[in-house]
Amino acid sequence: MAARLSRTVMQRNGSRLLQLCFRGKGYTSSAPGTLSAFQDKPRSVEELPYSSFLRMIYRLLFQGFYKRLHELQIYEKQLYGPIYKDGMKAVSLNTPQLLEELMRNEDKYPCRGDMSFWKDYRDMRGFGYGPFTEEGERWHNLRVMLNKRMLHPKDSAQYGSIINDVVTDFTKRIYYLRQCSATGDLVTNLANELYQFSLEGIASVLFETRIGCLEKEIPAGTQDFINAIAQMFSNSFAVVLAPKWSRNLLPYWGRYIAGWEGIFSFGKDLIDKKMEIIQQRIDNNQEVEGEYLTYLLSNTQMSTKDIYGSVTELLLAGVDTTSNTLTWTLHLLSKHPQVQDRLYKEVSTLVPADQIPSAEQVTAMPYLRAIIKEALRMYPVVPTNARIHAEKDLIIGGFKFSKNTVFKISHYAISHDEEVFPDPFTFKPERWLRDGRKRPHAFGSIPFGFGVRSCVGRRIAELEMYMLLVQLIRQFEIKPDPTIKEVKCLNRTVLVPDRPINLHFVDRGSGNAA
Ligand code: HEM
Repeated sequence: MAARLSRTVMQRNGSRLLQLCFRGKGYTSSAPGTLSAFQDKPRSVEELPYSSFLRMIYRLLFQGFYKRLHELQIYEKQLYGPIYKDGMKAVSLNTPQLLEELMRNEDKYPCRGDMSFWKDYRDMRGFGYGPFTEEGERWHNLRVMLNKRMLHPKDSAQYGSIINDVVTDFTKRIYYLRQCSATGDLVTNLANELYQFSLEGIASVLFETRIGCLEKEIPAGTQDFINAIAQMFSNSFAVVLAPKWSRNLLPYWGRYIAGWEGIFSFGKDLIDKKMEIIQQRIDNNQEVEGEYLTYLLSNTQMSTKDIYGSVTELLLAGVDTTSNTLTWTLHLLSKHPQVQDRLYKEVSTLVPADQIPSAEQVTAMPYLRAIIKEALRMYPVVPTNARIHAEKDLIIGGFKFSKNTVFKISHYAISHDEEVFPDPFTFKPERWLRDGRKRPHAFGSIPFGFGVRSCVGRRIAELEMYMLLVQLIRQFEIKPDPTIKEVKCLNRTVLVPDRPINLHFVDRGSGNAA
């Protein structure tokens, strides 16, 4: 789709585009953070190509990029070149080389930008900030605590059996849903099912308890929580855009706050229950055992209010990201039977049919890993990111930027850069295999971000995705629903499909059914 868009743009704008690109005012690729051999001094920001605010509004509203901001990245890259000032005056970076220059010069405490619209509720209720909302040294200290038991592959491996339980329940649910369908093998609106899977998965890791998302009847409290998340997100846009004075006049603010109330009260209840259990064990001189929440409650200096804040943010970050990546991956697999065959072979070779795969086994499957990497390259679920470097001035792409410049990282445009990924709109997991071929640029696709501020949940997310895919591929051949037309992406902060995805899960009859 975006390939077609690129072609149309080129045809429509012809030589003007090329001129603009060549007038890309001095961009030359060189070593990170340095000037090229042809430049004796950095160029000034005024020399950058730019788009105006009005032009941006026109593109969003009249050219329809409002819901397709990821495509706007490619469109504007063709117009202005790899580095330019966008309509919001942020400096947009669009190649792996420029991204590397930025990331190799990160501040000690990297900053992504203003999160005050998330802070307001926490300030009102006196809850602590979590990893998204906290900044500076306090953020660093928080990450030091949160990273433990989560970020290292060995840490995440300990959640293997918890996640396997959730995977087993999910595959049971797939069997149940297939039976309910007219063809006996169709599952409709898979994104919705995977959302429940991801919520159950991350909640079981964080709260050390099951919350019932995969049951036939979701418990009322859990359903209220799911509704509260949706309510908070659906009113966020208004909160960001509308002036503060309108908060008490228009309904969006009350709904937004009610959403947060629902989210926090659900998390708080589960955390409080866990605290009671720990206290009872301590009172009875018993050893305190448990996983992530127990570790936070009993092994760190975090106050309970800080734990409420952090666990809530971990939970929110861990649902749509994982579920949409799984949706895209299964969609891609359904369209590429030869990739499924190769994956099935890998899985059957490495895990005996009567064995439940362990965390160690699934993380050691090169083709499985390559599939997820490639799905995330094509559909980077977080298509845009940002950095504000507050410590020092920077030279990027031969231009000098003063501190506090906002850099917009166009992950979607970067991971579709034809020079790094030939045939970028085609699903080719092989690109990522370490079988002697040239590896893509290290910053060509960094879907979990980079450096000390990168995704804290990466290893958990990978484990969830690997375990689920292994179990599904062992039991089913996955086929597309021919009644569904071409699926496109919408950018709703995360990349989501523009229509429900239905898939046929054809039983392989291998006797693996849970
Ligand atoms: C496919 C799944 C996921 C993807 C692609 C993803 C991607 C990302 C990205 C791109 C960032 C920003 C990194 C940066 O600025 O350099 C991020 C941050 C974050 N992610 Fe994830 N994520 C995923 C799953 C998860 C899960 C399961 C959790 C929870 C356990 C989680 C928790 C977080 C948190 C808390 C942050 C903020 C970190 C900070 O600012 O210190 N993510 N994620």
